[in-house]
Order: sequence, then C-alpha cells, then structure tokens
Amino acid sequence: MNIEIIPHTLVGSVNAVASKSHAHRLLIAAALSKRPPAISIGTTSRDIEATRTCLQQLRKEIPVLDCGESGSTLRFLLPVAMALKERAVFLGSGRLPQRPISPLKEEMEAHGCTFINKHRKKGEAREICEIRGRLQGGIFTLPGNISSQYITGLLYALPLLKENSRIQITTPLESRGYVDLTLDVLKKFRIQIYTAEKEGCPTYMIEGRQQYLPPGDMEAEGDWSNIAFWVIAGILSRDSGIICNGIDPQSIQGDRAILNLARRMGGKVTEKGHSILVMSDSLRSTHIDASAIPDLVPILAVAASTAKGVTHIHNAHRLRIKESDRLAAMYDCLSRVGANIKEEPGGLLIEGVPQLKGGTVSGYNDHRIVMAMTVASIVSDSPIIIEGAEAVNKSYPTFFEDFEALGGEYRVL
Ligand SMILES: O=C(O)C1=C[C@@H](OP(=O)(O)O)[C@@H](O)[C@H](O)C1
Ligand SMILES: C=C(OP(=O)(O)O)C(=O)O
Repeated sequence: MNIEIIPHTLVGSVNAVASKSHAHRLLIAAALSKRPPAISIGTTSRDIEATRTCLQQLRKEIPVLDCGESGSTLRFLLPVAMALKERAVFLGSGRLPQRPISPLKEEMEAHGCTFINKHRKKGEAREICEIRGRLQGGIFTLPGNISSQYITGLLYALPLLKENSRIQITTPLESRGYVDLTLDVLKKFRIQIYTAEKEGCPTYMIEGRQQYLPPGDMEAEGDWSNIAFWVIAGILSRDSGIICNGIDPQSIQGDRAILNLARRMGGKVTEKGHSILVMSDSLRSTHIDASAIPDLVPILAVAASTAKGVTHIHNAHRLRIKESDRLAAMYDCLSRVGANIKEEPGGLLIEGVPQLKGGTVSGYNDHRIVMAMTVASIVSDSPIIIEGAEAVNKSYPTFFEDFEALGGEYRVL
C-alpha cells in the first residue's frame, strides 16, 4: 500500500497500544506455566500473533514455528523450544532469515543441539533452521553487542533444564532495558536469576529445575517504543500539543527514555499519572547514545531534522540488523525529503533545516521507518509519499487510525 501524507500539525489525545516486548514475554511465561494465567493484550499486532501461534505449535511433537518477521519470537523461542523438544523447525519471512542468530546458535550447538539449515521456501516463509537434540545446561558465553534477544531466550529456557547454568556476557551489554524487562517478568513468575556484573558485562546464574508460577492473570503494558512517535509528533506540532494516555512512567521498558530525550530537544513534557502532554516552542539539537534505545532512532532522526544545530546519533551499529538497515533507510528517506543528514558506520549526523520539502520514500518494509516518515510530514511543506505503508502491522496495525484521529490526513494511492 502506497500512501500520500498531507502535511498537518497534529493535536488531541491518543492511547498507547500494548507493548509487543512485554506481550511476547508474558505470553511465553504463561505458556511455560503448569496452570497458564490469562494474559490480556489490549491491542495486538502481527509479531504478537506470531509468538502466540508458535506457542501453540510447542504443544506438538515436532513443532513448526513460523516467526513471521519477528526477531524477538525467533530468538526467544529457539532455546525455549529446545528445552522442551527433541526436534523443531523454525520459519521466517521478510528480512528475518538474514538477521543474525549465529552467537546463539553456536552456544546451543555447544549444549546439545544440532542445527540443519535447508533454507527451503515454505509458502510465503523460508525455513531458517531445523534443530535436533535437547538443550543442556552449563556455561553459555555471548557478546553483549549484537542482540539482547539471545540472552532473553536463554533466560527463559535455562531454568527449565535439569542442570544449573550461567550466561556470561563478554562485552558491555547493549539494549539492557530489554533484559531488565525479561528479568522483571521472570521474577513475577517466581523464576530466580542471580546477576553479577563486571565493567558493564553481566553474568546471570540460573538454577535448573525451576517452575514458572504465575502471580495471577496479567495485562500487557502500554508501549513506550510506539508512543514515542506521538511524543515527537507532539513536539513537532509546537503549541498544539498531544496527550499520550496509558503509559507507565515507572515502566521498566528502556524506551521510556523518549521523555527525557524530548525534553533535551526542547519539548515541554507534563506528566500526570499514566498520561503525558507533549508540546514545544522550538527544537534544539542534542547528542544521542543509541546503544540502549535502538528502536527510538528512526523517530529521533526525524526530530533532529528540523532541530536547531547538529544532532549526533552514535553507538547505533546494531540498527543495520533490524527489519531493515535502519541507518541506511533513514539516511535515504530523510535526504529525499530535504533533510541535511550524513550516514556514518555506526550513526547519523543531522543538521536541522527550517522545514522539510516532501517527496517519495520507500518504507523499507519496516514499521518504524513508515511511522517515522509519517510523523516527518508534520514539518514538511509538501506531501510525503510512503511506499509499503502496511509495514506498520508488525507492531501497530491501528497506527493510521490514530494518526487520523489526531488530525492527520492521508490518501491511499
Ligand atoms: O527484547 C525485545 O523485546 C527487543 C529487543 C531489542 O532488540 P536487540 O536486543 O536485538 O537490540 C529491540 O530492538 C526489539 O525491538 C525488541
Ligand atoms: C527490531 C524490532 O523487532 P524484532 O527484533 O522483534 O523483529 C522492532 O520492533 O523494531
């Protein structure tokens, strides 16, 4: 679906959708419980549904887990499936079969699993791997600078094994907020993990033979990663203001960092309970270390494109291994609509211009690129055409409904 976004400032209020990171974690923990609690997820998305369907497959003798385009589903369930089964097949589509799993694969191979890569096409999906052999506990070593999702997967799987285990992170841990979210959910399900830390590299100690014991029925939190698009829409809309409801300022989600970043860029942010009001007079540049907040980079790059001064986004190498190469994608999209942007190996350098010019961009089959470029229309003097806007379904199928409710205007071409 190609769409034309007609420039408008936005105003009004919007409710946060369910956090897919939290939803994945609750669904997996519930499925591993003897008496699974009910998990309520206000609004779902393609990735959340991928996890749900894969968990149903885990009831079969040889499960076939179609992870769709969800990196989290794949990397979380690889070790979980092999803690429970002798054999499993993993499928994926879009860019997922190319996204890295080798550090996790090598550790699983060292602990009883054999990977067979056939790369066969299965309808729309492609086989990523077939795995044979039960996962065994022991010492796992992983780098901290590729994906935290490997660690989350092991933290879920290892308590189920007979043996005790340890996960040693060999380089400073990036995306740490996501591991903290995992530990928080596991604690609520009474799984005990002990953490020690040296120079930014944690070690997790995990006893085997643990049981997932749910605290009762649970609800997925509002999503800070996706509300971030409306926070920046609010600051780009200047004094109109957007109210974002249903997000917890005390949440463990690392992307709640968007509020302080918005403030640093000149945003006026008022918090009241689980609501925030966002507006601004004028925007200024800032320096952004993206190592803990990779998913915020596309929308922060949009904010920077009309902020006074030069914004440097650094420590963002891992953006190249997401649903798209997000550094190349944001460089391409923002330069096409008139931003002054340079791409670096691990970051972006953006000098604010007074206004963007509009133009046609690819959505790179990446939800966060489509949503970021939609918000960029607020500061554009001509329409922005986005190709492949349906990519929003990955995490936020109602994104364009909310955009319209805030006064946004678009036309399907
Ligand atoms: O654990 C999670 O829920 C996620 C972890 C992050 O990935 P990395 O750990 O690969 O950075 C993030 O980008 C992704 O959207 C969700
Ligand atoms: C990178 C993302 O998700 P995943 O890794 O789960 O595909 C994302 O939602 O931006």
